[in-house]
Amino acid sequence: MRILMSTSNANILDGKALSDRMRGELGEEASLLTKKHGRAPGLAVIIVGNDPASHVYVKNKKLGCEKAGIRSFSHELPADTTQQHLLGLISELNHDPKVDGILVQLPVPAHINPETIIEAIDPGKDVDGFHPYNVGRLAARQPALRSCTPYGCMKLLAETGIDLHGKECVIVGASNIVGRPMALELLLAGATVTVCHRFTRNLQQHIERAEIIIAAAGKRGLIKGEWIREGAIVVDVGIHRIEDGSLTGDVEFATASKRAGWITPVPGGVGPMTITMLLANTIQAFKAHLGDE
Ligand SMILES: Nc1nc(=O)c2c([nH]1)NC[C@@H]1CN(c3ccc(C(=O)N[C@@H](CCC(=O)O)C(=O)O)cc3)C=[N+]21
Ligand SMILES: [Mg+2]
Repeated sequence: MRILMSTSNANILDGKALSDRMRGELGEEASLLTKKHGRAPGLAVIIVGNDPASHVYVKNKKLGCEKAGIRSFSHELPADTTQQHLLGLISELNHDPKVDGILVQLPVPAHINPETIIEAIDPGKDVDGFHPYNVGRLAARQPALRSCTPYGCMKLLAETGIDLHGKECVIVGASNIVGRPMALELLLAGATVTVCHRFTRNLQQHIERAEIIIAAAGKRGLIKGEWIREGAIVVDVGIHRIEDGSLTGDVEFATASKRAGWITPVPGGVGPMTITMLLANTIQAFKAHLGDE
């Protein structure tokens, strides 16, 4: 008799499917609100320069808006746009009653200071959730507009049905747009949170004891499948285009999926959820602007 080693495959945490479902619901809500208030929710998207990847993302965001009944206003500015000009446009959009959300696609060219730009956006229109006001609200346990990628990761975790209270969560990466707000989200949900970053001494040791891993380092294949604790939930925020043109994440998927209980694929995991939460935030901002909570 042969004894088979257990190589149970993880459940796939399907961001594309959840995204499609949520966007359907958001579309219905947007349509009801449009009838009720006589105008559609509006999202202004600003892109500076001609980075091809950024243009693809912006196109996807505009398409996502269209399908969900959100009006999008795009502002494509040349790479040599001055910071002053960009601040002028943001000020106009802050005062434009048709515009509920404002997104400035990052990164911006080196001569523009992203912090200055983010802080110029009306916090009530900051649908990226990047403004210090919105980050502060989340830190103070009174979230207003929440950062889209961490918010999307929380929706994915909810799909597993797991109770987050007391769970050992390890976040890899401490960026302003993912790692830090992710730590605040998980803390708000009652988890025990560790944030690893470039100065962390033994990443493997941290990963090995994690029940939930959020990989957001931006380093392809940084997290080895053998490090994953049996049954852990793995959320991979990384997205890297590889030699053959396909996309891959920060986690070694093939080996990790043999050990994880749940794992997000790349593509089709966190990426689509980021855009979905942008749409959700735009509708939330619209309702707040109309006093329709
Ligand atoms: N102000 C601002 N807000 C952002 O939210 C923002 C940004 N700047 N700059 C760039 C990053 C990146 N980002 C992604 C969104 C969707 C996918 C996505 O839909 N990915 C698909 C694959 C798309 C493809 O095929 O390339 C997936 O993972 O399945 C990926 C990445 C938002 N970002
Ligand atoms: Mg976003």
